[in-house]
Amino acid sequence: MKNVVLVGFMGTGKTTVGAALSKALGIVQKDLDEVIVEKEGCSIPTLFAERGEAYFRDAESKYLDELLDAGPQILTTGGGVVLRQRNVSAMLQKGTVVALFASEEELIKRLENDTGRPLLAGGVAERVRTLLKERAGAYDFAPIQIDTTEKELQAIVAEITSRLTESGENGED
Ligand SMILES: Nc1ncnc2c1ncn2[C@@H]1O[C@H](COP(=O)(O)OP(=O)(O)O)[C@@H](O)[C@H]1O
Ligand SMILES: O=C(O)C1=C[C@@H](OP(=O)(O)O)[C@@H](O)[C@H](O)C1
Ligand SMILES: [Mg+2]
Repeated sequence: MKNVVLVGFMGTGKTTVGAALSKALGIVQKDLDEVIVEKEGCSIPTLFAERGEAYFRDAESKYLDELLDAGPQILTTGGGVVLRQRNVSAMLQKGTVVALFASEEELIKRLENDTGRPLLAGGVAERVRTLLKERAGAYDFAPIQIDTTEKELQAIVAEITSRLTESGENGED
């Protein structure tokens, strides 16, 4: 049994799907953003505002390494974890990486009232469009890719568990 690591753009449902997958598989879920908030003692918007994005990215890499070594567990990451190649290499080495996707329209619908993601401040729709272009291809390294657009949570969980079984990487060992 390896770690199962969920990656994907903001709003693809990593945190939500990870919690449901955790129940379905009976494996603990850790959410990298939640661990950062707990360890740093402040919210993500406050961390970005007071310490800056570079500080957040350093914390993200540090706790990613710790969590990957603490498994096997379900690790749900933040959308920007793929911005550092060393994070991508660590996730591929120490887990089975599953990338979630959703259409631009669906992402905007899911995120339009969000206030907890500093990179979307100042206009969610425009920021989502810009960042989707900047990050085009950034999640394609994952061996398992799941489109969540207009799908119910349980259908997504079923698709992931079946793909994990097919991959043979997360069977009993
Ligand atoms: N399959 C889905 N269909 C509709 N809404 C969803 C789905 N998955 C997640 N959401 C909603 O989208 C928002 C973002 O989900 P979240 O799990 O926080 O995404 P991420 O961790 O990838 O940023 C939440 O309001 C969540 O309830
Ligand atoms: O894409 C990003 O750079 C970010 C995604 C967020 O996590 P979610 O993908 O869970 O929203 C969070 O880590 C932070 O706001 C930065
Ligand atoms: Mg999340």
